[in-house]
Amino acid sequence: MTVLVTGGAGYIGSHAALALLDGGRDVVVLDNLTQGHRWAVPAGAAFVEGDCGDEDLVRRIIDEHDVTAIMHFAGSIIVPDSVIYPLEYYRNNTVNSRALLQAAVDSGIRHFIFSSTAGVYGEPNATPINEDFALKPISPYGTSKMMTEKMLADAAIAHDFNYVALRYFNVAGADPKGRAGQTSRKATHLIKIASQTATGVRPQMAIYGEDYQTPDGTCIRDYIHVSDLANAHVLALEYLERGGESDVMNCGYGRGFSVREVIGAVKKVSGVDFSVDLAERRPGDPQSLVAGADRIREKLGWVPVHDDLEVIVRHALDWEQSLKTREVNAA
Ligand SMILES: NC(=O)c1ccc[n+]([C@@H]2O[C@H](COP(=O)([O-])OP(=O)(O)OC[C@H]3O[C@@H](n4cnc5c(N)ncnc54)[C@H](O)[C@@H]3O)[C@@H](O)[C@H]2O)c1
Ligand SMILES: O=c1ccn([C@@H]2O[C@H](COP(=O)(O)OP(=O)(O)O[C@H]3O[C@H](CO)[C@@H](O)[C@H](O)[C@H]3O)[C@@H](O)[C@H]2O)c(=O)[nH]1
Repeated sequence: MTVLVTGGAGYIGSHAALALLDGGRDVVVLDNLTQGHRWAVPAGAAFVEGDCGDEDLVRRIIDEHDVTAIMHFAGSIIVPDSVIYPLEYYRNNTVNSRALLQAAVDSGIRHFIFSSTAGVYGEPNATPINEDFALKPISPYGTSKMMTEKMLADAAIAHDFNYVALRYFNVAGADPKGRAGQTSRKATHLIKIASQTATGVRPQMAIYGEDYQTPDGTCIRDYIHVSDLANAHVLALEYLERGGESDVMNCGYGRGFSVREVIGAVKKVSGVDFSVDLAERRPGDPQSLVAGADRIREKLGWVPVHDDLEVIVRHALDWEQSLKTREVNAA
C-alpha cells in the first residue's frame, strides 16, 4: 500500500510526499533529478533515481514497493521554454506520461493523480474559470498537459482505475515548518524570483508586460500555497480510494492578484524596496487566470488553511533565507 510519487524530488512533489508521510502512508519517489535534488526527497520516503518514461523500471518499482496509487508530478514546467522547445515538452510531459500510464495499467494500479495546469484553458474570455470551460491551451506546455488528461480519460474508460487530474493555478510558498520549498535550478516563477530579489540572490527583477487589459496593466494569477495543494492530493487519493468517479478539479483560491500586487506584497513582507524593471511581454502568457474553485471544495471537502498572499510570501521568503544558509554551510 505505497504511493509512487514521480517528481518527488521537485517542488510540489516533495511537499506531497511530506503530506503523505505525515498522514502515515508509505511513499516511493521516482525522479531523474534533472530539476529536483536528492536532498529534497523527504526522509522516510524510498527513492529511485530514474525516468518516469521507463516502463520496465516503473513496473519493477510498483512490484517491489507494493504500489497501489500513483501521483504523477514529473514533468517539464516552464511555459516560455515550451514555446522554444515544444517537442521536448511533448516528449517529457506527454510521451513519458503515456509510458507511465502503460506501466500503471499493466501492473493493475487502481488510482492515479495527475499534475495538470490552468494552462489547459489558454486565454479564457470569462473569469473565474470553471472546469467545464473549453480547453484551448496557448502554449505547448498547456497542450502537452491537456493531451495527458485526454489519455487518462480514455484509459480510465478502458481499464480498471480511477483518476483525478488536478489543474493547478499558480503554486507558491513553502512548507510552514521549513522542511521543503522551491529549489528549481532555473526559477522563473514570480514569487520565487521576487523572493530571491528581496533576499539579495538577484540584483533586480523585471515585470513582463504592463500593457495587458487589467486594472494595473500586469497579468493576474491565482496563487495557491503549496502545502494546501499537497493536502488536496491526499484528499484526492482518499476520494479515489472511496470509489470516487474520475474527475478534473481546479486548484486555486478563486482570487487573482496582479504582478504588481505580488511584488508589492513581497516588498511589504520582506521590508526591502528592491529594484524592478519593465520588460517586454513574455511569450505564452495568458492575461488573467483565476480559478473557479468550488468543485474541489465540494467533492474533496478541501479547506485551505494558508489562503493569504502575505502568508504565502512569508513562507517563500523564509525558504529563500534557509537556502542561503544551506549554501553557506555547503561551501
Ligand atoms: N509550479 C507550478 O506553479 C505548477 C503549476 C501547474 C502545474 N504544475 C505541474 O506540477 C508538476 C510539478 O511541478 P514543480 O513545480 O514541482 O516542478 P519541479 O521542476 O520542481 O519538479 C518536477 C520534478 O520532476 C522531475 N522530472 C522531470 N522529468 C522527469 C522524468 N521524465 N522522470 C522522472 N523525473 C522527472 C524533475 O527532476 C523534478 O524533480 C509538474 O508536472 C508541473 O507541470 C506546476
Ligand atoms: O520575473 C518575473 C516572473 C514572472 N512574471 C509574470 O508573473 C506572472 C506569473 O508568472 P509565473 O510565476 O512564471 O507563472 P505562470 O507563467 O503563470 O505559470 C505557472 O502557473 C501555471 C498555472 O497557471 C503553471 O501551469 C506553470 O507550470 C507555472 O510555471 C506572469 O504574468 C509573468 O509574466 C514577471 O512579470 N516577472
